[in-house]
Amino acid sequence: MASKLVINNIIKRSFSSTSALNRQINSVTVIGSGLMGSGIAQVTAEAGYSVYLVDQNDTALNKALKTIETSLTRSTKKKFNKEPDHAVRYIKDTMDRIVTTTKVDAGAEKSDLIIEAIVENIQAKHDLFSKLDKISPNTTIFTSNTSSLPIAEIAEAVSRKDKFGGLHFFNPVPVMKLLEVIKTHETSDATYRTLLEYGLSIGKTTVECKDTPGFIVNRLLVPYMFEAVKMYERGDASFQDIDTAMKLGAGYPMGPFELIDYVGLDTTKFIVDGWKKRFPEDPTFQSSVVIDQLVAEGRLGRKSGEGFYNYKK
Ligand SMILES: CCCCCCCC(=O)CC(=O)SCCNC(=O)CCNC(=O)[C@H](O)C(C)(C)COP(=O)(O)OP(=O)(O)OC[C@H]1O[C@@H](n2cnc3c(N)ncnc32)[C@H](O)[C@@H]1OP(=O)(O)O
Ligand SMILES: NC(=O)C1=CN([C@@H]2O[C@H](COP(=O)(O)OP(=O)(O)OC[C@H]3O[C@@H](n4cnc5c(N)ncnc54)[C@H](O)[C@@H]3O)[C@@H](O)[C@H]2O)C=CC1
Repeated sequence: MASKLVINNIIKRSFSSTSALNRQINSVTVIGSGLMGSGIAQVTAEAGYSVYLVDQNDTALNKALKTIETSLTRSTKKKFNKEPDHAVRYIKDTMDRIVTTTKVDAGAEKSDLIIEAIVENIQAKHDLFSKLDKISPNTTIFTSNTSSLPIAEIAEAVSRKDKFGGLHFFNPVPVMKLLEVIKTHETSDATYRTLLEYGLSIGKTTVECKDTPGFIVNRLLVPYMFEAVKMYERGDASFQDIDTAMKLGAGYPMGPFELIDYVGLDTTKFIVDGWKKRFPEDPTFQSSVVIDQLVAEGRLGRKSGEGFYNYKK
């Protein structure tokens, strides 16, 4: 443990500047350009890496580029308060480092690091990684941003298990400072060190966690959110009052229902259903009638304009 701490302190010292590049990595491919992938592409490009951002269609990619530009406009307003020209240049330079494509091989053939941020579905992730394993150089490191699936189970689709780890970002990626870096029992020390270095190079605070369900944050956060949903389903309180209570009584920036809307009800449902299947005896993880109903109605939260709350103007 002591030597691990020493290594991390050395890594932290050598990456005190957020613009310092990780020497092992020049080019990064981010697959999935939704809520998370767009943010991951943004912070990676801001740190100076060239980024390929991949999705299934141009509509998703164009939406991602718009989201990134809006986010950069927001953050540079404060960063370059008195230097609007710098802000314009910073946004342009960052955007220029991002290449969007619907062809997964375009970036995979050239990238040193691949970050997968597609739907929370093990079969979809397996299909993607088994393809990537065939087309990527054998030096390329693979990672998943999964919220709830074991990294080792996703890595079953590839032969390079020593070059597979977890990079779990938080939403909204440009704002949330944390990055959980996950090591499976087969991730090599060299791969893990490179992932920690990458995290620090993009300005995140990294925490280390074994490949246990939910890692650190979600293992604690998800049961709390499930409890809130059950409380509402029992009729103990309205979802608005539960949100108000947790914000004003516990100091959380968002209440649980605002957060579910923010994360996306489809992703929440994937997590609930997956953990219910994985832990059938655990009463914490049960399907929610309300969430199932909202997803069936297409009310996926902020991203669709409506979830528990209505965001349409
Ligand atoms: C049941 C199953 C569920 C399982 C879920 C699992 C999901 C996962 O795997 C892991 C997760 O990500 S969990 C979610 C973690 N995220 C949170 O908890 C966010 C909670 N909310 C917040 O922190 C603030 O409301 C927040 C920061 C969002 C907004 O803050 P405010 O309410 O104060 O609003 P603003 O005043 O508008 O923003 C504050 C500062 O942040 C800047 N900002 C916000 N969004 C941005 C964005 N997208 N890009 C760039 N900048 C952004 C905003 O400009 C402002 O900056 P300052 O002016 O400098 O203060
Ligand atoms: N929403 C959240 O707050 C968080 C989500 N995560 C995880 O990140 C991953 C992505 O979640 P979100 O960004 O919220 O989802 P999202 O639904 O916003 O975006 C997913 C994107 O992946 C694309 N996609 C699906 N299959 C693909 C494929 N085979 N190839 C290329 N693109 C594909 C979709 O078109 C969509 O644009 C999930 O594993 C989720 O559990 C992790 C942390 C927080």
